[in-house]
Amino acid sequence: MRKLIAGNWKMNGLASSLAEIEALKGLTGKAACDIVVCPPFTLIENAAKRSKDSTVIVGAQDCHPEASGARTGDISAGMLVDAGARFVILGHSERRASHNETDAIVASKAVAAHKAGLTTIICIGETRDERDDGKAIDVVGGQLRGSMPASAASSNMAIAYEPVWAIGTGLVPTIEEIEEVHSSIRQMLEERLGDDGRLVRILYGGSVKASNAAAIFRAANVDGALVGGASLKAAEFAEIISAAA
Ligand SMILES: O=C[C@H](O)COP(=O)(O)O
Repeated sequence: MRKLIAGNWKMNGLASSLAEIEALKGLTGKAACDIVVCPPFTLIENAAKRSKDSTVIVGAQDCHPEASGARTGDISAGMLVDAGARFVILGHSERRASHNETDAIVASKAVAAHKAGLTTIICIGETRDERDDGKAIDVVGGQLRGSMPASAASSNMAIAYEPVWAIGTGLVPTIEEIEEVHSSIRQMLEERLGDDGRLVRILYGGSVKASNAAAIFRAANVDGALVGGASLKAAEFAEIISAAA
């Protein structure tokens, strides 16, 4: 399966950061994997213009379930497409925690995104306490079932498994732990989507760096990565991309 490497800039990046996209274009050339960069909303349009005719695809970090209306401060899926985005990250644990996003809200956002023509990266993952209590597979399974809408297919959705305790901490699950969760996700995708479930890309996210990327990409059912901090600088992100290619 062609791998998908997505960078989530989170709330980082000013106009000057677009130089990283220019640099990434130069460093990755004709990469043998799909490369997505998700800058903050304010940079999407210019990032899309800069990455035109390159292998770098631009995505967003959230969208609202509704198409338009009295929703101060929110951004619709159609607006993202209009600005040049082709992907959107949904249900990131930071949004689940600080914006009270439930699985049902994530699913409704995914419906809107699919309707607008965006490919969704739906994030799921357990907390440290949930893992320590032996509940990681159940938690991830519940989030997956609740967050994936009926409109989902391998052509418009990837899943990102991001253990909350691994995000920005430098802690990474063992390869065996990653494989165990990814294989349970694959099984659930096949139960829900039949044969098409085999084609959905399952990304790993949480402290992915140039130094650990190759080992993670060799793991079974790991079809790419969702990268936070290490996606901010083109040089390190490009090293992760070459580990995937
Ligand atoms: O969306 C990306 C993840 O939250 C991972 O972030 P990180 O690579 O900085 O740990």
